[in-house]
Amino acid sequence: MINFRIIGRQFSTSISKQNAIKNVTVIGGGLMGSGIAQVAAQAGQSVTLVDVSSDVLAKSQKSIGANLGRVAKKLYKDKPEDGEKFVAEALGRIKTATDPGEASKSADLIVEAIVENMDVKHKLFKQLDSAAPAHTILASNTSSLSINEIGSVVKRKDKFGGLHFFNPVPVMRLLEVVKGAETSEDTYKSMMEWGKAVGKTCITCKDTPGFVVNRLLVPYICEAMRLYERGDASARDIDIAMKLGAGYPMGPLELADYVGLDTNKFILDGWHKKFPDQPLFKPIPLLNKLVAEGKLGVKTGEGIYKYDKK
Ligand SMILES: CCCCCCCCCCCCC[C@H](O)CC(=O)SCCNC(=O)CCNC(=O)[C@H](O)C(C)(C)COP(=O)(O)OP(=O)(O)OC[C@H]1O[C@@H](n2cnc3c(N)ncnc32)[C@H](O)[C@@H]1OP(=O)(O)O
Ligand SMILES: NC(=O)c1ccc[n+]([C@@H]2O[C@H](COP(=O)([O-])OP(=O)(O)OC[C@H]3O[C@@H](n4cnc5c(N)ncnc54)[C@H](O)[C@@H]3O)[C@@H](O)[C@H]2O)c1
Repeated sequence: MINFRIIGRQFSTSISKQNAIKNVTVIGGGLMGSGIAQVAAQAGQSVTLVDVSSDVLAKSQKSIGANLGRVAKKLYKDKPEDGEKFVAEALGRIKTATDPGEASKSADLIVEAIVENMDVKHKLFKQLDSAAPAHTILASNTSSLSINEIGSVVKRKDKFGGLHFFNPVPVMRLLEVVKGAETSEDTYKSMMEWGKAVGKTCITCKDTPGFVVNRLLVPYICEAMRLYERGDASARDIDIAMKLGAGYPMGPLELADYVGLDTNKFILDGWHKKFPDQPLFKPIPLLNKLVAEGKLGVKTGEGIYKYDKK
């Protein structure tokens, strides 16, 4: 195992020689998919990044290039020419495509990072299951849906599981590896090994709502939003409180904007439907209003806060 790590600024990457997964297809070129493609390419793997939109793919390639540049600046502080080579080589390992079926044909692992909607994910996984070779592992990066339910449409249930990354993927060091009811031990081990190979610390989770992190994070963000909605404190003060009083790098409302208020709403609505008696998951009128107005957070330039458009 070759390991190079810069601790302190939340960055790590490593290349494992034992990892058998060489060709990775990532479906969804948004916030998460582009980050997952980046860390796999950084680790020396061949990546195909797929999205329904070629505009999204062009935007993803641009942001991956910029984010690789940030990584290179740290890894090759005193050797900028090596940094440029690192960026060019990693970018060179990422192909883009718009047809998920075609892009699955040479994959050892497919990671899905499309919209948080069960029907859309089912449609995609049916297609991937029939197009991908028999050995290919299929995984979902879902934040809140059940891995068993997503995988219910595939025949290879032993080769299906969850790989839950955190945003921003190149910086956040955790990967939750989710074992479904029928995930085989070999698949689980391959997912853990691959997670390590792309520089993450892996934890094992059962297929329970929110796994570990989101089971704790969702109620926390919801309560912050309710506090703000009631007018108990300003958004800024709530965020300052949690940064300075609890040591979090971002306040809960900043984090909600960063993740995307649409994603927040998908999660909350889904859990409310599933657990209608749980007061922590009750709808939040202010969240619904902001989403209805298209104020989705950082990505649209406005959410709870306003942002400069890039
Ligand atoms: C609204 C109410 C509704 C309620 C409904 C329910 C809500 C549910 C919400 C749950 C959603 C779950 C989503 C998902 O499933 C799980 C998640 O992903 S949760 C999110 C986890 N992430 C975090 O908690 C992020 C916390 N923030 C941080 O760690 C930092 O703020 C930051 C993002 C790293 C940014 O750090 P800053 O210091 O502020 O800013 P810098 O820009 O200086 O960055 C620091 C350092 O990192 C490098 N860097 C940043 N981004 C990238 C990148 N994309 N790629 C590479 N490198 C990056 C940057 O270069 C800096 O390095 P330096 O220059 O200092 O060397
Ligand atoms: N945003 C976060 O912080 C975060 C963190 C962890 C996990 N997740 C999960 O990751 C997934 C993606 O989230 P995101 O924030 O990257 O979303 P996003 O909206 O940024 O990106 C989703 C992308 O998927 C594409 N897409 C939709 N349907 C598709 C299809 N059938 N085939 C190919 N591409 C398709 C869209 O065009 C879009 O570019 C969701 O399941 C979400 O819950 C999100």
